[in-house]
Formats: sequence, C-alpha cells, structure tokens
Amino acid sequence: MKVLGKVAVITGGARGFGKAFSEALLKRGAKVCFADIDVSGGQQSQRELAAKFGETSVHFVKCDVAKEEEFRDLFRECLSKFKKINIMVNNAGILDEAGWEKCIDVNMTAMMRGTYLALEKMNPENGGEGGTIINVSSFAGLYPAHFLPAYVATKHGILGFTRSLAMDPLYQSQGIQLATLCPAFASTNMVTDIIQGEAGSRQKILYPDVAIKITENMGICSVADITDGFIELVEKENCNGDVLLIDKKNGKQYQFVNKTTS
Ligand SMILES: NC(=O)C1=CN([C@@H]2O[C@H](COP(=O)(O)OP(=O)(O)OC[C@H]3O[C@@H](n4cnc5c(N)ncnc54)[C@H](O)[C@@H]3O)[C@@H](O)[C@H]2O)C=CC1
Ligand SMILES: CCCCC/C=C\C=C\C(=O)C/C=C\C/C=C\CCCC(=O)O
Repeated sequence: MKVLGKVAVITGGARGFGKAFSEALLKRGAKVCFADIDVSGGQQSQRELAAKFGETSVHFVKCDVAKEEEFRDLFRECLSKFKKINIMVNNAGILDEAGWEKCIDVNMTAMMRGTYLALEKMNPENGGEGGTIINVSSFAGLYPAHFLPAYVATKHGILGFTRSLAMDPLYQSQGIQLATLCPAFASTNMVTDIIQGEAGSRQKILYPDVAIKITENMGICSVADITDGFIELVEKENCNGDVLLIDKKNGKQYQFVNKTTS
C-alpha cells in the first residue's frame, strides 16, 4: 500500500512499538489516530509528534482496548476527524502471567475486536476503501516459552486468527489485507523494565532470571529493526497472510510462505 494520504489507527501508541510505528507512518505522509490507556504518555507523544508532523496529522485518543465501548469510540473519533481508516494496527499488549485473564482480554479479545471493527469500516459497502490490518503477535506466537505461558497462548491466537481471516475470499474481494508481525525481544519498556528490575515488572512473568538469560543468548532488537519490518509489511503490494518474524540474529524472516494447505 502507498502510505501517503492514508489514515491509520494504532493501539498502544503512547510508547514503544506503537509510538515508533505512528512516527514511521507520519513520516511517510499518513495521518495517525493513536490510542492508549496511558493518558499522560499519550498526551506527551501527541505533543512530540504534532511538533514534528503538524497538529492536523496526529490525534491521540484515550482508550482502554479491553473496554468495548471505548474501542468503538476510538473508531468513531478517527472517522469524525480523518473521515476514513485505511490501516489498522492492533499493537497494544501486556505481560501478566499472574493476571492471565487480563492478558487474554488485552492481547487476544481486544485484538479480535479491533480487527472486526476495522473490517467493518474498511468494507466498501460501508463507505470504506479496503485497507491493511497488521496484528502484532511475537516470536512467542510461533514458539513456546515456559516463562510466559498465558502470553504465548495469546500470541499464538493472534497468529491463527489473522492468518485465518486472511484466507477469506470475502475480505480479499473487499481489498482488505491482513498480516501478522512477530518480533522477538526488542528494547522497549516491556523488556527493559524487567532487565532493570523496575518495581513490579518482574512479577509480570515467571522465572525472570531465566528469561533474562535467554535475552542474552538471543539478543535484543532495536525498535528501529521492528519498525523497518512493520513498514515493509504495510508498503508491500500484497502482504495478505504474511507472517513476518524478526529477531536479532537472523533479521526478517517470512514464515509459512505456502499460505494454505491446498
Ligand atoms: N518489546 C518486545 O520485545 C516485544 C513486544 N511485542 C508486542 O508488541 C506490542 C507492543 O509492545 P511494546 O511496545 O514492546 O510494549 P510497551 O509496554 O512499551 O507499550 C505498550 C503500550 O500499550 C499500552 N497498553 C497496554 N494496555 C492497554 C490497553 N488495555 N489499552 C490501550 N493501550 C494499552 C501501554 O500503555 C503502552 O503504551 C505488544 O503487543 C507486545 O506484546 C512482541 C514481541 C516482542
Ligand atoms: C528480560 C526478560 C524479558 C521477558 C519478556 C519480555 C517481553 C517479551 C515479549 C515477547 O513478545 C517475547 C519475545 C520473544 C521471546 C519468546 C520466546 C523465547 C523463547 C526462546 C527459548 O526458550 O529459547
């Protein structure tokens, strides 16, 4: 897709990947409506991005994606401000092995809701123009990790859900593509807070010391490495059904290149 002039909705955009993805799209001439549960972080990012790309290009919406009405309001607000939605990025995600139900609500249920809402708004029969939906899974969507069982379950779920919808001829006929991004460890707060022993962060996973050792072996990607893969997916003419794994040692690797069993 050519990004210039397109409108994107990005969840979890106050920091980390979501903020970097927002900036990368703005740099290429898109308008971005980003959402986050973190109001002060979101407002701060809004100020920074507006200073670089203009007040009229970027809009922050306070939204807890686990709350259906707030998620619906996000789409309403984006349409009212920017009139269309061409790119949807379900990026918001958490680690919470002790509160695993919350992990499922945010990582899995909300990702599904965001996908269904985007499909509705992108449908040409509803006034949409088609579009691209990128769901952010993880290396943990492809491989197990005993320190993150609930998180791994949600990330496997994202992969299965997104690949399945990508096979549906209905969405293909509407000009809608769906792809999955699978980053390995990257240097956002999700990882760095645990390494730095930030208060509470180590309780989010099991066996934090084992996990830290694994990051030492696997290496840690930069946010720019992951953003580069994200933009590659969005800009591809056909990303439908793609699963892009990115890790420090091997870089970008497309998985399941034969997309169906038939
Ligand atoms: N950092 C990493 O190594 C990897 C991260 N991921 C995934 O990438 C995505 C982004 O993660 P990071 O940027 O690393 O994390 P992060 O923790 O830096 O940023 C996540 C953002 O999502 C927001 N958020 C959390 N719950 C929310 C909710 N209920 N509603 C709205 N916003 C919410 C947070 O406030 C935060 O701004 C997540 O889905 C994560 O699972 C995937 C693979 C590796
Ligand atoms: C510093 C500890 C970090 C703990 C986890 C934090 C964030 C993880 C986010 C992910 O999405 C996971 C990314 C990649 C790793 C997944 C599995 C690795 C298992 C490898 C192995 O067992 O050898």
